Amino acid sequence: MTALSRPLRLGTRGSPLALAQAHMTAQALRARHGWPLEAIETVIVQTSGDRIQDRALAEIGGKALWTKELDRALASGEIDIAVHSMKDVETLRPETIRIAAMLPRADVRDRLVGAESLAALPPEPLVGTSSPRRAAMVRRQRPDATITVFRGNVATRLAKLEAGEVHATLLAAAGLDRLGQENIGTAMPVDMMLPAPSQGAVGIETLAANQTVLSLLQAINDADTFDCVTLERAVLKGLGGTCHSPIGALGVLAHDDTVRLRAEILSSDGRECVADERLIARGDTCAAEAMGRALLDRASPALRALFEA
Ligand SMILES: NCc1[nH]cc(CCC(=O)O)c1CC(=O)O
Repeated sequence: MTALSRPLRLGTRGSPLALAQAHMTAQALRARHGWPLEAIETVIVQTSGDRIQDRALAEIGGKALWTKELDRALASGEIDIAVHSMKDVETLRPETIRIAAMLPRADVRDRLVGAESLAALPPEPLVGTSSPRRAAMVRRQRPDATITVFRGNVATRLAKLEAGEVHATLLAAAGLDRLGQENIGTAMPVDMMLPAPSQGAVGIETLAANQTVLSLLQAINDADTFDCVTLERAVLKGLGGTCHSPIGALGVLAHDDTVRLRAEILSSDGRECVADERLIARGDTCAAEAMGRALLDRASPALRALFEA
């Protein structure tokens, strides 16, 4: 069966998007290693992020909302691997856990649902999002917009929009596509809305000490995705930022061994925006962290304070 002579236990959250990503991962592993269907067993693990639905994530303030319970299941041997949206994985991971592989990245952009463009929204529009980055980027272009905290999974958010609670919402194209909603919304150009670091990437973790499983995972790694996302995460680390601060970062492969890395930080109202773009060698996480720190050096004291909380 597998190199473990028993099914490989794949841990995932239970949301429809998480399950779709778990399924993609299982498919990739089975195809690469020639395993039968029953070689992989899916184990659903509920996380704090899934449980708490009534507050903005920034408000909960807790760390590792999407990872803690899966980390524990890895440590206890209840699961062998954990599948995550890389966007939801903190930059600082426990020493004992390794991000061993990433699947090929999907569309990195955000999609606006409910209007053709931000400019096309009515005066003083209501926009639903719980992402400080999306909120700031909306306000930058539409200072008259009011942002409503919008949580819940993709289907819940679309239902709230349908019910007329807001004029529009923003969702990751990758998530919509993986849920079979390819035709919903208008993709925002990355110049207008730089994606969150790691957006559109799925990562697979296992225990650092588990050499057998590490090798199985490394065999399905998409190195281009891995290297770009790793640099985006390094910018985030340099900023000391979390997913609760308005940060965009996107790495795109330029030549064989360089990544064109763009990053920006914004004030909550979007009025202040500090941006940078550099060519960085693959794997040079120090340069990417330095780029993050340099953004802060150019920010006003008020903006800098957002990242020191
Ligand atoms: N924060 C929730 C989250 N985490 C990953 C995705 C989508 C998939 C991805 O970006 O890889 C989403 C939903 C969204 O932002 O619309």
